[in-house]
Amino acid sequence: MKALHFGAGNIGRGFIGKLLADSGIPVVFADVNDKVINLLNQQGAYNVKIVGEQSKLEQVNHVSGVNSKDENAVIDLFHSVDLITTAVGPTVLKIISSTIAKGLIARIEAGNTQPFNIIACENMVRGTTFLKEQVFTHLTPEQQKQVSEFVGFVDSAVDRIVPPVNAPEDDPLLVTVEEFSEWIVDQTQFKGNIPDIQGMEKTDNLMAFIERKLFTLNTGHAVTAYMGKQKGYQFVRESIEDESIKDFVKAVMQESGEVLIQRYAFDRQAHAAYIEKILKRFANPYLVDDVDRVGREPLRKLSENDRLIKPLRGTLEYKLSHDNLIRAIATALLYRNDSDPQAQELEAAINQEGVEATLRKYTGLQDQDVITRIVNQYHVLTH
Ligand SMILES: NC(=O)C1=CN([C@@H]2O[C@H](COP(=O)(O)OP(=O)(O)OC[C@H]3O[C@@H](n4cnc5c(N)ncnc54)[C@H](O)[C@@H]3O)[C@@H](O)[C@H]2O)C=CC1
Ligand SMILES: O=P(O)(O)OC[C@H]1O[C@](O)(CO)[C@@H](O)[C@@H]1O
Repeated sequence: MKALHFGAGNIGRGFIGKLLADSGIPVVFADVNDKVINLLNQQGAYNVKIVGEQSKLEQVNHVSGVNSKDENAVIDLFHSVDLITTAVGPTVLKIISSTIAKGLIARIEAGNTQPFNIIACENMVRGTTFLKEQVFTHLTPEQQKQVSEFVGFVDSAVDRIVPPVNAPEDDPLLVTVEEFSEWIVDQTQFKGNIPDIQGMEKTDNLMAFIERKLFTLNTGHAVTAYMGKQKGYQFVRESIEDESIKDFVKAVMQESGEVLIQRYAFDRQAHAAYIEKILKRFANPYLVDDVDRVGREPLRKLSENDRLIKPLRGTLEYKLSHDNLIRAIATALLYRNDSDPQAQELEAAINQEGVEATLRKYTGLQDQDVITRIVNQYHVLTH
C-alpha cells in the first residue's frame, strides 16, 4: 500500500502522515509549499517532537513530496497509490477537488478497478462527504457511477493539537505535537479491505465521535482563544490559566455536553472526565499555541454547523440552558485580527450592517429571542 497525503502542514506531518508512515505505508505529501516539498524529497524523512511529561523525538521515514501546483505529477500518482488523505483546511478541499476528480478518472480509464479510499482529516462534520460532493461536480453522471463503485469516501474525526513552530535551521521540517491523538474513521464507508493503520480507530457511529470532539475540544478551544484575546493574552495556555476564563470555558463545554448527552446518550460522568482532560490539554506547558491560530477564521467558526452555533441550536432543540454559549458567541463576534481576512470581514459587517444583521447573515440563526440575547451580550461586553 502507498498513500498520497494532501497538506504537508502541522496535522499532515505531525499526525496523519506520521501514522501512515509508522505503519509501513510510504507517503507522498502533496503541497503548494515549494520549500517543504523540496526538503521532503531531499531528506526522505523528518522529525516529530512529542511533548509531554517525557518529551521524545521520533523520525518519520519513507516520505517524499510532490508539488500540488504540478497537477499532472499529482494525477500520475493516482495510478500507484491506494489511499488519499487530506489535512489542508476546509476551504482548500474545494480547490483540490478538481485534481482529485482528474486523478480518479485517469485511474479508472487506465483500467485500474482496485478499491481506493479517500479520507479527509479536517475539523469539519463529515469533511470527506463534502469533498466527495466537490469532486462529483467535476464528473459526468457516468463517471460518478464508476467512481462510486471503486472509491470509498470515508469520513473521519481527528484530534491532536499541533501548533505551528519556528523549526530550527538545522531541522526545518520539525513539527511539535502533544502526546494525545485520536483518529476515528467511519468503517462503513471503505471500499475493499480497511487498511491496517496503527492509531486509526474504526467505528460505525462516527457522528457521535465527530460531534463529541468538535463540540467539546473545538468549542472550548475557540472560547479560550476569544476570551483570551479580549483579556490581552497571546497564548492559549495563559488564557486557560486565568481561573475566570477556565470556569467559563468549562461551563460552555458543559452546556454543549448536555446536548451531546441527550443526542448520543453519552455517559455523564465519562463526558465530565473528557471535559477535564481537554482543559488539561489546553494548559499543556510544553505547547506554544497562539490564540490567533485557535481563533482563526471566525466566520467559519460562527457558521451554522460549526463549534459554537450548532451546540446552541442543540440546546434549543432539547430545551437546555445556554446562557454561557450565548456569551461565548458574543465574544466570538468581538474577535478582531487585522491579519485574518475573516476577522476583517466580520468587523466590517458589524460596522456597516450592525450586530444583529451580521449574526443572521453568518450564523443562519433565526430564533429572535436568542438573537436578541446575543446582541445584548455583545453590547454588554463592548461597554
Ligand atoms: N493543527 C491542529 O492542531 C489541528 C488541525 N486540524 C485540522 O487539520 C487541517 C489542517 O490543519 P493544519 O495542519 O493545522 O494546517 P497547516 O496550515 O499547518 O497545513 C495545511 C497545509 O495545506 C497546504 N495546502 C494549501 N493549499 C494546498 C493545495 N492546494 N494543495 C496541497 N496542499 C495545500 C498548506 O501549504 C499547508 O502546508 C485543518 O482542517 C484543521 O482544522 C485538526 C486537528 C488538529
Ligand atoms: O483548525 P481550526 O478549525 O481553525 O481550529 C483550530 C482548532 O483545531 C485544532 O488545532 C485541532 O483540533 C484545535 O487546536 C483548535 O481548536
